[in-house]
Amino acid sequence: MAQPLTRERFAAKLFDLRERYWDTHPFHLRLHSGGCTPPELRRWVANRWYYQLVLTRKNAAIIANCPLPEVRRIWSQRLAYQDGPSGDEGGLADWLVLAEAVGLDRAEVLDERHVARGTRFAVNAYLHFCQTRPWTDGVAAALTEMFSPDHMAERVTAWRAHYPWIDEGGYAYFEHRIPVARKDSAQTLELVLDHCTTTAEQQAAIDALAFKCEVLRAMLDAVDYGADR
Ligand SMILES: O=C(O)c1cc(C(=O)O)c2c(n1)C(=O)C(=O)c1cc(C(=O)O)[nH]c1-2
Repeated sequence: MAQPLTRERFAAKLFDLRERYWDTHPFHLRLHSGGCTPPELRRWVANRWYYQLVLTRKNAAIIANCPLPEVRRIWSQRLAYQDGPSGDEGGLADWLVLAEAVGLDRAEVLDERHVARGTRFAVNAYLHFCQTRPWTDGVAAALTEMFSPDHMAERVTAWRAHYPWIDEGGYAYFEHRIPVARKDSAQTLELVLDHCTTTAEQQAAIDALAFKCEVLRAMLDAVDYGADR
């Protein structure tokens, strides 16, 4: 069996997966260059709702699989983020504001009528992964957030430039999320580097992050293809 990677080399291998992140998917390139129609932009927002809905459940699954109180203490801070303290506050509430800002009715988001089957399969696979794999794999899969803050910031700039019809209040989700994603992802990386110390654990973490990149890209394949067929 090969020697485990040094901490630096392991971190570098994880960062190498940057090239598989969803910012380079053709749909995101079109979305950011102003090439999407209003219905396409709405389809992206309505499909992402399903991902947002599942985040708290996958984080709860990671905690359920983790025997270490010091890790559970850290990870449990993520449970409240999307659900918020009430129906009017938190990530899900902000996402519904975004949905309305792009012209969706709240009801058509909540009843998931625009969620493509491919989005559902991909997001459900992410949840199943976190439920059934060791907690370290679930944590490593969240490392896509190392790559998300710059991408989210570019999204806000691009949308303001290309889609001026979007109501300004809709950007609250990303404005709240960007600093949290920076902090969370630094913490996630520390956990992975500290707890994945054998060759097998390190490889499983790299594979988990690669899997998560595929989940995100599969969602975009589904959005690109169209929901209502
Ligand atoms: O808008 C984005 O591009 C984007 C990407 C990701 C990601 O890379 O997984 C997340 C989010 N947003 C996000 O808002 C979020 O709360 C989030 C949680 C997670 C995770 O896997 O735990 N990823 C992401």
